[in-house]
Amino acid sequence: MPELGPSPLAAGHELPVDEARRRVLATLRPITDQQTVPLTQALGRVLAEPVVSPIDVPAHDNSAMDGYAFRGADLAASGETRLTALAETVFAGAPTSPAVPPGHAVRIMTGAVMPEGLDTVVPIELCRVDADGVHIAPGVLRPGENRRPQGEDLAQGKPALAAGTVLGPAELGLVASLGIETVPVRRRLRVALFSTGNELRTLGQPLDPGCIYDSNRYSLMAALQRLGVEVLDLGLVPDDPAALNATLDRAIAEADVVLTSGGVSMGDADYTRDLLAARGQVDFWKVAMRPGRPFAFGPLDGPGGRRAWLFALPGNPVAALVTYYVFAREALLVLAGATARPLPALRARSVAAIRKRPGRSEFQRGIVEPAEGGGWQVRLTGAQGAGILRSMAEANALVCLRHDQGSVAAGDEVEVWLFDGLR
Ligand SMILES: Nc1nc2c(c(=O)[nH]1)N[C@H]1C(S)=C(S)[C@@H](COP(=O)(O)OP(=O)(O)OC[C@H]3O[C@@H](n4cnc5c(N)ncnc54)[C@H](O)[C@@H]3O)O[C@H]1N2
Ligand code: MOO
Repeated sequence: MPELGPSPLAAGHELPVDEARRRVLATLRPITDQQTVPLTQALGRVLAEPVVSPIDVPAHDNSAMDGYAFRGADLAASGETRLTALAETVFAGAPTSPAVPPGHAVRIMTGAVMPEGLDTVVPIELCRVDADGVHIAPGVLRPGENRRPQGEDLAQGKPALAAGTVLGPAELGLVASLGIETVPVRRRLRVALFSTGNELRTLGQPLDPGCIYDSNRYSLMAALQRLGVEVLDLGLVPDDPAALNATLDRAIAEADVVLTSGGVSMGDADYTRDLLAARGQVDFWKVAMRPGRPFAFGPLDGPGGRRAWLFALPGNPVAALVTYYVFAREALLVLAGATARPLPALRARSVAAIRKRPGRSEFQRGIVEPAEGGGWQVRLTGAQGAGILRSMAEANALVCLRHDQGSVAAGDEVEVWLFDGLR
């Protein structure tokens, strides 16, 4: 595992978001174990090796329409085309097809093999058929139309999917179209998850005075489930060194990644810092961003020489989710062996002015929607405090105001990251 650089905290300054992201992504090494799974159990898994096509898809030239197949060269240069119709019909799945002489046409169904020498299909609704044959009005068709050439989707021996692809519905359909029943995938990344804080209560427990319900574990678990990793739920850990040590031992023994929330700021529970310092090279950062200023990251040593990556997110519920999207999500994809892609971003006009001071990144919560007259617009979802989950729940995007950017005037374009409904 690579060594991390010196803690930027030592210099006492805040780390820009882009620099923090780079530091996180630069140090990670993907898991390498792989297994073979049937396609029906491969949704969301990460392909470990490229899939190479063993066949041409489609395997033969075939018709894209129900109609009449013929030679494009038989289309009249001007005026109507008339072709003599054969008596038979070529159906999809038929192993052989009739010989069709020049000047003739044969009725063909969608997906049926094109008879030898034919390259064009006139859809049934674009021709007139009578005792005289098939009539095609001038200008309705060009030679070669409505034929799907052999290998048009995939040629034999060509890579169909690259290693690192996250398998979704289209990818699984593509693999199936090659006749392949199983795929080599990385084993699932295992992420141990827990919340820290004496004030937290688990759902189902009474809410004692001064306490709050643990919400981060549920929002983060959902985010992890959407990402397709295996979650080891270690529950609530009180602010107590022995409890934290025991939980970390278990987490490192059983998981590749330890994801926590709470206890990374300058609070009284400073033992966290010492305790983590004794386990490797975890860095405590102050990132120049709102929300989500405190963040700790690095490799953790555990029992039996095992190591796991720690992502310690801030406790405020919006800060926890925003730092998950900004730092953890892409990093977990990399660790899982996936070709990591940032959240999709687009530019949208801000409906209202937004105050922002240069020198830190801000991630406000907003609703992106189509603007009247084209393009996209975004409006913020009310109070933006780091503890106000409602503004996150109502949003479908993060409005990303970059480090050097100042205030935004109504009508200005801003960058937005779409997170709703996405992995
Ligand atoms: N003196 C300073 N105080 C704080 C700083 C700072 O730099 N200096 N940073 C502030 C920022 S920014 C944040 S964010 C928080 C982060 O602090 P911690 O990560 O140590 O989190 P806690 O103090 O444990 O909790 C903060 C807040 O969030 C609530 N919380 C924690 N865990 C959960 C959970 N699982 N579910 C729901 N809510 C949770 C907790 O009750 C607190 O209200 O620190 C600031 N302070
Ligand atoms: O991370 Mo904190 O307030 O920026 O939520």
